[in-house]
Amino acid sequence: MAAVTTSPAAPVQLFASSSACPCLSSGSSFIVVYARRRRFPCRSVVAATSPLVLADAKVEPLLKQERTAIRLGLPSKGRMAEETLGLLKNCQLSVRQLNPRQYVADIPQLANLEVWFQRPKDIVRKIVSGDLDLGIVGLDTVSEYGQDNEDLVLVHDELQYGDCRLSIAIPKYGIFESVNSLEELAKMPQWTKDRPLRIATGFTYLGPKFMKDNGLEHVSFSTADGALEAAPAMGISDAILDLVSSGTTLRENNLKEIEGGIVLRSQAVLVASKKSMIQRNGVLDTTHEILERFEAHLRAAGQFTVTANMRGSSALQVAERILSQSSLAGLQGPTVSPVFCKRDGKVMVDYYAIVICVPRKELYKSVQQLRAVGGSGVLVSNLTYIFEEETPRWRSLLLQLGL
Ligand SMILES: Nc1ncnc2c1ncn2[C@@H]1O[C@H](COP(=O)(O)OP(=O)(O)OP(=O)(O)O)[C@@H](O)[C@H]1O
Ligand SMILES: O=P(O)(O)OC[C@H]1O[C@H](OP(=O)(O)OP(=O)(O)O)[C@H](O)[C@@H]1O
Ligand SMILES: [Mg+2]
Repeated sequence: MAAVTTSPAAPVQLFASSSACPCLSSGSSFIVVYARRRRFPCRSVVAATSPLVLADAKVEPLLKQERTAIRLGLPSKGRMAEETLGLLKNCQLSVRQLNPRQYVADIPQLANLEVWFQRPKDIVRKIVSGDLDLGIVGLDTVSEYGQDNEDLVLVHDELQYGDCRLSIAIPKYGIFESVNSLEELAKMPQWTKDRPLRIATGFTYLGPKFMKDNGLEHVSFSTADGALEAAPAMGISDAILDLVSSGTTLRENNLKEIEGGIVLRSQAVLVASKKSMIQRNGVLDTTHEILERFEAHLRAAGQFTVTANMRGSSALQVAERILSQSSLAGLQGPTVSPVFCKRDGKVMVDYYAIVICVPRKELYKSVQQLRAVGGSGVLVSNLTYIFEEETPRWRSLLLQLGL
């Protein structure tokens, strides 16, 4: 890596390393330097940046400045951006961004952490190149742009938003009218070496891989950045491979999914670089903290706390009645506490207060079961966090890292 100084008449700084300008990717061994006229903001640096290749430049070596900050990549725009910030906020990890056009931010609760807002595909590319350590994106993006790179580790694979599937779709009409599965599509006599099945997709890594894995031979791919659902009607392709969520876009464009045509089910994930977690100071600890907070929040989001009063002769007898009901087991069984009262000058126990966690979806059933075993005064409240002794994902991460 090198720095080159130009004459004062041409006040241009030249860089050949990402340590000099955080926008540029590291790892180039050839001499490509970037000219920039202003120092910040980074966006204008990119705009004013032009690569020059120096053949015999006289260069002075710069001391290699290793970055010390931990870097988390978050989607800068698109449908994942807002929900990602929402998830972090719900985990008490609010991102502090001074201006929406500024691409760097921080999370005050996490020391030495920089947040970099990037397009999802660039987050994955930059984790692979070592310019980011962690990122939150859709699994589809990790799979497409990570291309099975062994350095990428899914730290949390179910952040519970951004649900969609990468799926093949074909027209409902014409030669496809009675085709309803991948097998039927593959068997159509129309596809030959000279006239392959033409698929339009933005997933040019996963698409061909899936077709090959499923034994489809005569297939060709074309690509576009969006509105792929128009391609068949425009005569550009026979089928498309794109993300589907509600299915509305397919329906409105006269397309249908087929059995066996789902390449991948996706949702938001937390992904990290194995190398960073092992080698870079603090990355593993920060990953642990983010993971714990995510798990505690997501676990709690699916549950309610239910408290009720129950008459009984002992805590054990009350617990037995509760545990006789399938929906009342709670996370680790019920908490049963005596409610003391004073009668005829004596302190005694008539009631027990019970506390259980119940899945949100089973709330009403649980209330009915509680009443059936003598529960009264049922109170239901939201749960904010459930911290387990140790999260199973942390154990599995350590295993993957060989730690
Ligand atoms: N229809 C959808 N419903 C739910 N999640 C989706 C849907 N489409 C995409 N996603 C998820 O959101 C991620 C980001 O998609 P989005 O379209 O916002 O960004 P992008 O595709 O990177 O940007 P652009 O479409 O502008 O190129 C996808 O990688 C996927 O995980
Ligand atoms: O099943 P649905 O709920 O209708 O969602 C599917 C659509 O959503 C995505 O497009 P997006 O909105 O990101 O537009 P784009 O094509 O410009 O990326 C995807 O590429 C589909 O076109
Ligand atoms: Mg999109």
